[in-house]
Amino acid sequence: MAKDTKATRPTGRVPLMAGNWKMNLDHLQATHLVQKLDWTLRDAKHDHSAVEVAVLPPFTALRSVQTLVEGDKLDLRYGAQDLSPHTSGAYTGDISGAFLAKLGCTYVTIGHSERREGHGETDEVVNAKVKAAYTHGLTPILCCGEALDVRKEGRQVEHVVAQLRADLDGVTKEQAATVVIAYEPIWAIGTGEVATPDDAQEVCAAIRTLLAELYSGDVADGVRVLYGGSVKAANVAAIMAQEDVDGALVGGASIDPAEFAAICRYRDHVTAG
Ligand SMILES: O=C[C@H](O)COP(=O)(O)O
Repeated sequence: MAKDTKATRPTGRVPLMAGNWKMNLDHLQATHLVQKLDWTLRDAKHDHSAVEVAVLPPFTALRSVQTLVEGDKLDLRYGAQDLSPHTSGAYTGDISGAFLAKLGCTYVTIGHSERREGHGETDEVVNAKVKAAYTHGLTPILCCGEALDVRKEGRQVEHVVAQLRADLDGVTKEQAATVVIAYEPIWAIGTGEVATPDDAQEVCAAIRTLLAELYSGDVADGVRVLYGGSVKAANVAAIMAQEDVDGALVGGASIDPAEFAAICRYRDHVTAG
C-alpha cells in the first residue's frame, strides 16, 4: 500500500483527476457515464473539495454533460479537449473558446501530444491557444511531454522545459497562477507502459522549478501539475504520493466509470502519515 505523503503536507493544491475521453462516447453514452460516475462517487461520499473531478468529453457531448451537471447540480467539472486560437470567423471545423465558455466549460486541454503529433500543432499554436483560453475565461490544462527517443537520451527535462517556456510565452503571472500543467510521457500514453513514480516526480518537479523561474511569488507552489500516461486505479496512489504530482490526466481508464471513480478515490488506497 502506498504512503500518501501529501495527506500530511499542507500544499493548498487541491488534487485534480481529469478524464480525457479522447474520441470516445457519443452524447447518449456520455450521459450514462456521467450518471454512473456521479452515483459511484456519491455512494462513496466523495468530497469534491478534497479531490476535484473533471470530465473532458468530445465537443458533441458537451451540451448533454452541461444539461446533466447543471440540471442535477452535480459537483463534477467538465471541459473540452481543444479550442481554436481564434474567437470567430472563417475557420471551418474549429471551435471557439467563446462557445465552450457558453457551455459552462471550466477546462480545456491544450497541446495534447495527440494534437501536436496528429495535427502538427507547434508550440506557437499551443501558445496562441493558451492565450485564447484565458481570453474566454477557461482554465487550460496545458500538456507537455517527451517521446521515447528523447527519454532514451535522458533529455526529458530539457525537452519539457523548452516546450513550456514556449507555450507560456507572454502568459501573465495572474494567468499562470490558474494554469494546470499535465506531464505526459508520450511513450506511456495508451501503451500500458507507465513511468515510474520517480520518473513522474523528476519532470513534475522540474516543471515547478521552471514556474518559479518564470513567475515571482507563490505561482509555482500553487499550480497543479498532473501526470498522464496509463494511469489506473492500481497505480494512481503511488503516483499521487509524489511531492510534485497533484493529480492525473486519465485517458483510457476514464471511460470506465467504476475505474475512474476508483482513481478519484485514490485516498481510499493509501496510508496517511
Ligand atoms: O490524456 C490522457 C493521456 O493521453 C493518457 O492516456 P492513457 O491514460 O490512455 O494512457
